[in-house]
Amino acid sequence: MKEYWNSLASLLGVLAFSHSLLQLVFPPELRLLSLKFLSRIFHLFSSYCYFDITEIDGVNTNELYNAVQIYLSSFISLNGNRLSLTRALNSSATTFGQSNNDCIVDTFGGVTVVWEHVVIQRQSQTFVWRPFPEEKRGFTLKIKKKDKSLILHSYLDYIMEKSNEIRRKNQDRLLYTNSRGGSLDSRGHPWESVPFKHPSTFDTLAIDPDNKREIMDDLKDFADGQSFYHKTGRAWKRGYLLYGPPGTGKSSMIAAMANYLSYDIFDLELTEVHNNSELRKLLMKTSSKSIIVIEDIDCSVNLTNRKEKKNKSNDLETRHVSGVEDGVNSTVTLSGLLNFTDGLWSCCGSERIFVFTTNHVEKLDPALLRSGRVDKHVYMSYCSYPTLKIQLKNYLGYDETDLDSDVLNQLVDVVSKAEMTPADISEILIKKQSCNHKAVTELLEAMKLRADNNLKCGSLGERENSSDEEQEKRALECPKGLILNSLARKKRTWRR
Ligand SMILES: Nc1ncnc2c1ncn2[C@@H]1O[C@H](COP(=O)(O)OP(=O)(O)OP(=O)(O)O)[C@@H](O)[C@H]1O
Repeated sequence: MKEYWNSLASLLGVLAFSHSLLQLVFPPELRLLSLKFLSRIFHLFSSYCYFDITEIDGVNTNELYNAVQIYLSSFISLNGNRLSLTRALNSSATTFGQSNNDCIVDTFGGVTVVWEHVVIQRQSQTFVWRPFPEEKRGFTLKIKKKDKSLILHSYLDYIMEKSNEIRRKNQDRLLYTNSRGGSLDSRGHPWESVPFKHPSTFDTLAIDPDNKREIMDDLKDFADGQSFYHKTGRAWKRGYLLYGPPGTGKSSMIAAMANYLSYDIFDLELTEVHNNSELRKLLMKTSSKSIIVIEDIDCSVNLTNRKEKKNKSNDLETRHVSGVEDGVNSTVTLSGLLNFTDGLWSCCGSERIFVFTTNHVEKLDPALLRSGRVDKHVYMSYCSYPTLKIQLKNYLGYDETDLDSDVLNQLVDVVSKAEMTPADISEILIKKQSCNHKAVTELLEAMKLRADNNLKCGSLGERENSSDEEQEKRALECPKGLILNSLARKKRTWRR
């Protein structure tokens, strides 16, 4: 036993001596050089090439690293033995990631590639302006030399595109609003955001099915239209005007659009904007793939018809935003607003939809509504039979076949005469969810009553053409809501 320990000690002694000898004749710099040389020889004869994508490029975060991470997480299965799990800010989805120094195989365009996630402990940091993470992370892409020129660029482009898509899908949409009084938040941003969780979708939206199809197709064409807009030299943006009586679903439509396209919403409160330059700054801080909304534009900006105003003033610059509610005047002008939607500054981002809503379309200046600024005018109307069917399905789960044929005929007959908004109808249907038949009966009664009242207070044509005095007289005589209906009919006339 003693002999054994003796020989072990002398062996260790020899090893220590050889190690110090090696250090002396073969210093670390030389060793590094020989390693590099060996690796060059290896790569020269290897049929593979390697690409390192580090997490931090110099002092900046490498976008490609994040993209690869998200892309790979989309097909790492739950069956893996060791996966990293992450959840981003404002995200309701968990992301699965490759564990340290693991490899994963992918195929693109018939070519197989291997990804390795390389994690190395960073050496202790001396003073740096920006502290780096303790670990140095990166991906190494291993690809056959002969395939490199075939796929490398298209593969990386595909990864960027796919990761953006996944990121948008996983991340909750945000609803931004401009801060009160134009103040900036702690990050110097003029918009405040909250997660956007509105449940409205085109399935739940009660509008004419043909109209709905047309809008959905238009939005899809817009979202897929990058090359079209590029080819035709147009800014990649689209303008919508949603108009109609209150409660016909203008806000619900905006939410459905955002959910359909997975876009964020920037809800611009014009009365909080002090001047054109503030408006421009707000625009510059909006992101791509977003819907910029100005609700009730007739209430926030004094945009009465240009022709009517011409005698009073020819200068667009003199038209001011009026803080209608608080009486504060600011100096955002109509031309500032037109530049916002259509000028050079409107192109500082891309893939954005401008949506204006109003209950009084006749008050808006035609300059604001011309093509290019507002490409699509959507009238949000009272309930018709096709839209009523959607609401019955949404609230009661009823199809036509679930209704008694007599009740069905009465509903078909009375619905357009009643001129009720989807909001009116939902108010009735929402109360009676425990007893569906009772809800339908109550709805039918309410519709008949409305239709009777409409009849008593004159035909639609009469109301549309009546003078303001007559309308006021009717307001006193007729039940609440009918004068509103008459105004809304006027808007419909404008649409035609
Ligand atoms: N077309 C519709 N489809 C489904 N639900 C609707 C529709 N219109 C109104 N509603 C219901 O009525 C409520 C109010 O609708 P919404 O706020 O979208 O109307 P609006 O036209 O924007 O009204 P306002 O002009 O007063 O802002 C919604 O929460 C929704 O439940």
